[in-house]
Amino acid sequence: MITMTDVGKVYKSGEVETHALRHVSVTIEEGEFVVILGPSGSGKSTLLNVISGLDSVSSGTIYFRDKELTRLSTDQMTVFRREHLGFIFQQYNLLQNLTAYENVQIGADIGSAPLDVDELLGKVGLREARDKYPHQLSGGEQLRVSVARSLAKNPDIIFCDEPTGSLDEANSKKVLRLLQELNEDYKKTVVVITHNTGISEMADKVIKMNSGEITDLRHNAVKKDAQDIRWG
Ligand SMILES: Nc1ncnc2c1ncn2[C@@H]1O[C@H](COP(=O)(O)OP(=O)(O)OP(=O)(O)O)[C@@H](O)[C@H]1O
Repeated sequence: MITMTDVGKVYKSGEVETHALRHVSVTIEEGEFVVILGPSGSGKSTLLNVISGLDSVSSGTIYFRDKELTRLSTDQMTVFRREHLGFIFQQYNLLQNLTAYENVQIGADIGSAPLDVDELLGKVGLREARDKYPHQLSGGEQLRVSVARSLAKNPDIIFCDEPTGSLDEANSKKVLRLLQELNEDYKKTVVVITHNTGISEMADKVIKMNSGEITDLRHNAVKKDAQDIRWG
């Protein structure tokens, strides 16, 4: 689904050059659950940013199916991102004056074939909370609204940068379970970036990064359920 070939990214600030990505070649298959692991500064966010066109590459190519993303203009990339990609960030960015339902509806409005908002709210366990405002919801519930909003436009691939960052184990596992259901029930490709090595037990493919390079790539023969992964 995504094929990166010999991708490099150099940030220049004054005299200083930072090689955030070096010779990265990797594929992400349709329907895969991919976990990207690596210490702080290893290039994980840069990888996500160049795949999603939020940042340009310095060298190499990136394809999404048969479309070469590294040739698209900024405007074309914005359209591509809107149509195909979903993002789940640590900051929930919910609109405070809209209810849970209305926040998710905003996501649905972007898509050409959106999912049903009430069904999604049910899926994330928030059917009862549909008419509540963000300040009436817990952190974990707000995150689930933001997950539902990301999914509402029905993206082909979902990227999550530290999806469980500030949550406790129980709430984190609920969110991870949800990502697993999206992958299994909705057949979405899911890419999770994390420091938490336990999450890699849920993945089809685990990519380890260090100093801008892929240092290890392995497939899990058996995937664990979110509830059963090691924590911490
Ligand atoms: N806009 C930028 N300008 C200059 N250097 C940058 C920029 N963005 C990232 N870098 C550098 O590129 C390297 C990779 O950073 P990146 O954010 O991709 O790491 P990361 O693995 O996502 O780290 P973290 O887990 O802390 O988020 C780091 O050395 C970082 O300082």
